[in-house]
Amino acid sequence: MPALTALLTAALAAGALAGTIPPRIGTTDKGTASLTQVRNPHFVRHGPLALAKAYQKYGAPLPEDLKVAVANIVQKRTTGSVVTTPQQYDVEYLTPVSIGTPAQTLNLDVDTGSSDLWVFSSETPKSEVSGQTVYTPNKSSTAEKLAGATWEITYGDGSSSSGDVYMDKVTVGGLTVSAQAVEAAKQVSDEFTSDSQNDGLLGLAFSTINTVQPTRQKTFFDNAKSALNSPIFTADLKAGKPGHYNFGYIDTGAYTGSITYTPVDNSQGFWMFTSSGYAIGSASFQSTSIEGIADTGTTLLLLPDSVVTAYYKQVSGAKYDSSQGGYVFPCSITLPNFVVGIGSTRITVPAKYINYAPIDSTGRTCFGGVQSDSGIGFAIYGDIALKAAFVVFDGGKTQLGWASK
Ligand SMILES: O=C(c1ccc(-c2ccco2)nc1O)N(Cc1ccccn1)C1CC1
Repeated sequence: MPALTALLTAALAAGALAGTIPPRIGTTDKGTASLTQVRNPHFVRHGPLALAKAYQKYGAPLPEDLKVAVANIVQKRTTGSVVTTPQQYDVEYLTPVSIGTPAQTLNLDVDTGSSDLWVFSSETPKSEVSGQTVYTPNKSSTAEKLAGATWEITYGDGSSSSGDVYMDKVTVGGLTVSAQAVEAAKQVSDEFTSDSQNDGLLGLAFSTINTVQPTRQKTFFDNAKSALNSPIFTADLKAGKPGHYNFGYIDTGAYTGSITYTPVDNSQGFWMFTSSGYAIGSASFQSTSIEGIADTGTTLLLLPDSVVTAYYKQVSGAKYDSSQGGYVFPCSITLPNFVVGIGSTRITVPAKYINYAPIDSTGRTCFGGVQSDSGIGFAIYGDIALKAAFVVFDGGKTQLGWASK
């Protein structure tokens, strides 16, 4: 099987290069040099491949089974990595996504709290478009209308959108899905119209809550999963600066300490987990189970009333302001940190993340990043919490991994 040999050689060469001892650089007889090795974050260990390398290194023939095992491994070598950039006050993070042929690049809000990939389009009424980049399926040679398919979604903040569906090529951070359901908007609510930088959403919750009818469609991650080195994606959001969404691998340089994994209940279609409790400032940790979701599409950290009340009790001048629909406090106040319990691990949300934004141009009164989850039925660990962590969304074991950074 010459093709297999070539494939194997390529794979082994790639693998071998990873381990080559660098040439002696810049050293003299007298001096010494120390070269710091850096782990390759994209490298995924594969036993059979390591064994095959050893056989090849000493010119031993490859046993038939090993040949087949290596051939299978070599196919799964895809990953993706894309930069995601915060808008003002980190209200949302926008990520470039290329759709169609030639590529039409839109900046989408990657949302682990929903499961539709929908975009402003040439079918969105001009009166509802205010600066967004639109997807024009008629200009894409790879677009194919999904006959009879429609979609409609309403979000927790009251915003909504709806339209029809095209299958087209979608690439995120170098990772391509050749046939992704791209939901073209024929209507968007005012909240989306007024968000001029946001060209649509890319949902990464579970495909069970995709809204396309009559046949539900898969998310970008679900479509890509089988080709990835590992069936996972990670969120590394940052305060006031760009972060990354990675697909198929864990960048071990992106976090400190170890990753603590916790089970996910995806029965409602969300990345739902049970936090082990919380702490406010330097007070003792309160061990109490709090069910919530990891939601990159929600800005704030929405928690049970009892926790929110306890938090703002520690903030002098804080009060619930019904005209703002949430807790506010003097912008100059010193806030306590908020600690999220994940098993025995503690993720500290710095106080500065919880001083979310001024309520008006005077800058005297500020809106809290911690607010109530009442009426939702579960907590929402939105960007305020997520930007304090490196989060692994594991679609293989249906679990969430959390690490500090
Ligand atoms: O906005 C949503 C949300 C996302 C997706 C869907 C949906 C309906 C059908 C498919 O998906 N429905 C939502 O409502 N939040 C966050 C939220 C809820 C309430 C207040 C603020 N934030 C869902 C993740 C919890």
